[in-house]
Amino acid sequence: MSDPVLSLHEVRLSLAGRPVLHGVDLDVSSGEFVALLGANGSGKSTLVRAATGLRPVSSGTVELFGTPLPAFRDWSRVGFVPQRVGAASGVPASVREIVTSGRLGRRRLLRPLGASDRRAVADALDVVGLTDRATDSVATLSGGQQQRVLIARALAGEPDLFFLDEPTAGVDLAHQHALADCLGTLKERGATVVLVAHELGPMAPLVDRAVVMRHGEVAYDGPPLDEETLHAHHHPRLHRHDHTPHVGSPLDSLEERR
Ligand SMILES: Nc1ncnc2c1ncn2[C@@H]1O[C@H](COP(=O)(O)OP(=O)(O)OP(=O)(O)O)[C@@H](O)[C@H]1O
Repeated sequence: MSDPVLSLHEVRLSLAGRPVLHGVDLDVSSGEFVALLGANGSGKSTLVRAATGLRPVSSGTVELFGTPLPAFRDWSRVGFVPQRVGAASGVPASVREIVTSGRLGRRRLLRPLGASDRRAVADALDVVGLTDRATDSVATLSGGQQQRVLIARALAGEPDLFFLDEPTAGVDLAHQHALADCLGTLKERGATVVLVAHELGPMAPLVDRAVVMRHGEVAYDGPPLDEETLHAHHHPRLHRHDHTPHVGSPLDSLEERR
């Protein structure tokens, strides 16, 4: 196994005084495509925020590309699409400006945009289907379109490690397929992807590994679901209290077999 590009060890994290992550261990190797699954409030977004340094951990360690987070500087290698924020931000930035901001980490200081920057931005806009809205203010876009702008911004940076937190919420199926194609290309190029999702949809064939969170802990870490498991998941005897029925948790089929 290659060296992990992401490594969490015994990570604990509290929010507003309440423990949310209870000692999470997770190593993700270069080139892996990991689906991070689990019920509402199980800690998926918090885990991604801990991994990207957006939320300081209470204890434990996080390493990116073998470097402990406090010393990590190579942020151009990391892309992050946050969970959908919804309403327009009110910031009068154009779609192209926002997407171009994803190149900042790749550009040398104070250099104008080069041909490769412009190409990456154009490709990213094309993938999310917003080429014809490039000069529009993001404030005029719908919530789903704004989500696609955030995806394009992260894609434009051509990251080696890509975190996406529910990227397809509110995005129509055609653009989900376009995003899946794009992530497939990133994967072929050797990028590592950590995808938080309730529904994998067109992303399902890309997934190498499923990590299921439950109550702030990793409850399952293993191969993605096969068809049989998916069917078992829809078994009527199951009583679920969350909204993950489409993805399914491998734990459910394990529980079923008991
Ligand atoms: N800013 C915050 N302050 C206090 N508690 C929070 C905060 N953000 C999240 N939490 C709590 O932390 C827990 C984990 O939330 P998190 O968003 O990580 O879960 P999730 O698995 O990503 O869920 P979802 O699918 O709803 O996004 C939840 O109980 C949530 O209520």
